[in-house]
Amino acid sequence: MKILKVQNLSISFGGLKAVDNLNFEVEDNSIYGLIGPNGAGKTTVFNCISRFYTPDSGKVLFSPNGEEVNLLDYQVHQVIDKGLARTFQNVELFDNLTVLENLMVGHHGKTKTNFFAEGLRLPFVNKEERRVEEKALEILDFLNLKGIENLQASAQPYGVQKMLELGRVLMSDAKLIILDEPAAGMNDTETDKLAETIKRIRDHYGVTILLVEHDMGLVMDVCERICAINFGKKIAEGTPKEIQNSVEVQEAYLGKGDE
Ligand SMILES: Nc1ncnc2c1ncn2[C@@H]1O[C@H](COP(=O)(O)OP(=O)(O)OP(=O)(O)O)[C@@H](O)[C@H]1O
Repeated sequence: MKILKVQNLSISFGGLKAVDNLNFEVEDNSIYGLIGPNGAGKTTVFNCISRFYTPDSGKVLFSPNGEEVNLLDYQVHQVIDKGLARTFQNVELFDNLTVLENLMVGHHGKTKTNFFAEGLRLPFVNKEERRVEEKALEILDFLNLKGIENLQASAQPYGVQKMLELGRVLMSDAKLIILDEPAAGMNDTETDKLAETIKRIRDHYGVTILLVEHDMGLVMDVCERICAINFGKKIAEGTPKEIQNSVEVQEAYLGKGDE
């Protein structure tokens, strides 16, 4: 079953076609990669899917529970309720909050309590808060980050901060997780650990992962299928091996795609 179908997606900025009639489909519970040279349009595709941008045309069909919706019919703040969560290229943690609090923020919007109940500190509010805290601790344990929950997030090494972003996304119970350059700025050891963690997340949480990444080692290691784009257009799609052997992909990365 396909959890995501991107159909005829196009968006221009001024005269520049950043995404040009793009089509790809992502199998449920798979790890799917989107690659391409700098400026190819990868982040723009992610921004359209997660509704930060409104494309000029196309559809983004999402079936988290069998029922298909066009995400373009929803606003950016509604997309998370539909079951889609994302990370960004730059670390976006709350510097003055602890590790645990940063994860608990990821649950925001899912809580059953409301403003008045919280103000009155009704018993079920405390119960809900304890449940969210337990879930955050479980996720920290899963990410092998137990023991740092009460430390300030901004004081953690960069690789740990990137992992915390993954943890925060897991708090949202998303069915599709979009990762925008998760390995950026990581050293080789951190990248290896990330690859292993991405696979464990898919297996343990039963989610689908859509990944943009420049680190080809990571992409080829974790992705089952890959879509390669250049100048906003699809130039190849297939298994890591097929992508590695694609003449179009090799030319795009060598710069011949400029012609
Ligand atoms: N908000 C915007 N306004 C104007 N141009 C934009 C905007 N967002 C993206 N672009 C342009 O669209 C093109 C695609 O950019 P995008 O960031 O999607 O590429 P990318 O493949 O993610 O690149 P990189 O790998 O360098 O992050 C680029 O030419 C970029 O300058």
